[in-house]
Amino acid sequence: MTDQPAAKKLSARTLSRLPQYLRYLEVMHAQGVAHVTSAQLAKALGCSDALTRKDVAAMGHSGRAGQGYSVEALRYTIAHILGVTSGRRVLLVGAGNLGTALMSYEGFGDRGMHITAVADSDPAKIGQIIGGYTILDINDIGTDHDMELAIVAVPGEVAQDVADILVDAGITGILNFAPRRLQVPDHVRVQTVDLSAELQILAFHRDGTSG
Ligand SMILES: NC(=O)c1ccc[n+]([C@@H]2O[C@H](COP(=O)([O-])OP(=O)(O)OC[C@H]3O[C@@H](n4cnc5c(N)ncnc54)[C@H](O)[C@@H]3O)[C@@H](O)[C@H]2O)c1
Repeated sequence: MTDQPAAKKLSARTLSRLPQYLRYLEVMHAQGVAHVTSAQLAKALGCSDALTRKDVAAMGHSGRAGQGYSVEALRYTIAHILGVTSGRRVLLVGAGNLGTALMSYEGFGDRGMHITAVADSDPAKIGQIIGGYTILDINDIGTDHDMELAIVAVPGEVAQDVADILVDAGITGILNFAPRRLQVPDHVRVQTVDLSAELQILAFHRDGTSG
């Protein structure tokens, strides 16, 4: 596991902003920009200058007056905290419509994430090659692997069973697409993606502003 000394000190809210900081810094880095100011970071994230300065200070960085922060140094620190410097190996469970779309998504690699194995329970899929992956039997996922993270893209009614298998296999982070609240031990982190809920929130805000 990646050593993440700074991550423990950061608040959950700061941590939630790190991927956005990283994305912005990667764009700056690609453009050959050497330094960014807290005001530029704040503008990119849509938050206040003071908040950005606090976030960056919490990561142990201090800017130079008139120059700002080193893009390269800050980028490295955030990538290190997020554990994306060396590439995280991800197990995808569910080789259906969503799973197949995720398999073909090339953007994970750019963000230090790699789907390294795909598992399913359908005998018609197990052993087949889908999206370039040989589909594994979910029941064969033992503890002899180096994956920490998993994506759950199975029907809601089996999602908890799958989560239990993943926890037993030593997975400590689950990105859950199934419409189920997963029960996991304290050491396992679940992030649930619910596009419908996000759309409902957007619709609510639109109704709120238009009415
Ligand atoms: N969160 C979102 O915004 C969002 C968007 C789309 C789909 N989804 C959800 O994602 C999930 C997958 O959707 P889909 O359209 O790909 O479904 P799908 O039916 O096409 O695929 C599901 C896959 O899971 C496999 N599966 C079933 N039981 C399993 C088990 N016990 N262990 C391992 N694999 C198992 C099936 O064989 C199949 O390959 C569903 O729960 C759906 O509701 C969520």
